[in-house]
Amino acid sequence: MSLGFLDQIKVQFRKGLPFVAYRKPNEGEIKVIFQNDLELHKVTDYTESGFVFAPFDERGPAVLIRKDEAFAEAFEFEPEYAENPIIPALDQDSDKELYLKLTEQAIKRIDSGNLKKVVLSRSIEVETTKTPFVMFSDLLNQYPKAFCYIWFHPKIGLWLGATPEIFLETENNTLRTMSLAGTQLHRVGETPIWKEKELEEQEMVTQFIQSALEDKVSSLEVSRATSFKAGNLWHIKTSVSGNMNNSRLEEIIGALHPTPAVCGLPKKAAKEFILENENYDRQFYTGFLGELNFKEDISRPSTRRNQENRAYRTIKNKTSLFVNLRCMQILGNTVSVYVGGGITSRSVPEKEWQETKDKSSTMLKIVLK
Ligand SMILES: C=C(O[C@@H]1C=C(C(=O)O)C=C[C@H]1O)C(=O)O
Repeated sequence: MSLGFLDQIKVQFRKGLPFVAYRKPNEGEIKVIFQNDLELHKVTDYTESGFVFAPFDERGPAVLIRKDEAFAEAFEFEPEYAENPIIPALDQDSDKELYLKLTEQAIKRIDSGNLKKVVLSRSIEVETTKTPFVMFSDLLNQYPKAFCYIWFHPKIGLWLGATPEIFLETENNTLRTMSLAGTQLHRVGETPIWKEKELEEQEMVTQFIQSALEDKVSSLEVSRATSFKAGNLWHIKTSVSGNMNNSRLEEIIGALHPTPAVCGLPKKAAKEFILENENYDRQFYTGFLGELNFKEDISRPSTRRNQENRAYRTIKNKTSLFVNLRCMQILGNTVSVYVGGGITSRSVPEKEWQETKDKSSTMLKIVLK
């Protein structure tokens, strides 16, 4: 009997070789990519093909897992998989004072007129008794609507996540992205009612995306903002689409990343504030990851009508990238879970703290269950 994908990635991990396994939102298939040497490939201009893993700080290199071997497998949901409705009890209070101070400092900076929004975050360290492979399997069972992944490179480390946020999807010249911000805890039977703070912070993201793409993309379409559920949280989402014309992927990515959903406004000042004040290195959290320039071969069966026309085959060029949120880094039995949220002039520090706790449960449910 051939080994299932979980056993195959275990073997690759034991050999210390790079791999990624992932499932796209609402898809039933796990895709696996193996690189068969230890080389750390770096993206230079986004014309490369492979699985990209890019950090928050774009001065750090985006890493590419080269597709030496690739396969796909249907994911069999465990019928008896029991969702854990309880937010795991973890005493996070030792970090609270520092986070409240950081939030207050950000609000002061916003009030002084230098910033409009800044996304602050923190990391939570916990011990786990579970293997990364069991955690990945639990992620797949628990979050069918997210982009779920496990990513490894011996020179970088082991990361796992289940993100709800599309960073950028392209198919030949068409482009799709989303503006996602504003957070509320889901309560059974209730639909969310959004306050000014969340509506405003999400609108800032939408406007940023629109103006970043304006001179690079034609037929830009921006949907109405709607409520969007991810795990136990609600967010506000706007879909954006357009035509890339002759713009290069590198230019588009450079204009968007990092968006105010994970960094802030103005982009440069917010990034500086984060790098100077957050007290830890985000590394790949709030970066982006996914398929870069994958070729899809579309072959159509010949019909009588097009028999003279021999162009039955078209090759599509596809890129499918997600923001690296609701994620964790694993080192032995220690897990670092990353969480953050947008701060504006309307922020209340205590509520912002609670929001990071609510967000932490997406991963803690998996780590501590
Ligand atoms: C920064 C995170 O999430 C981002 C921030 C949000 C917010 O500020 O409300 C909502 C969704 C994400 O765009 C995170 O989950 O760590």
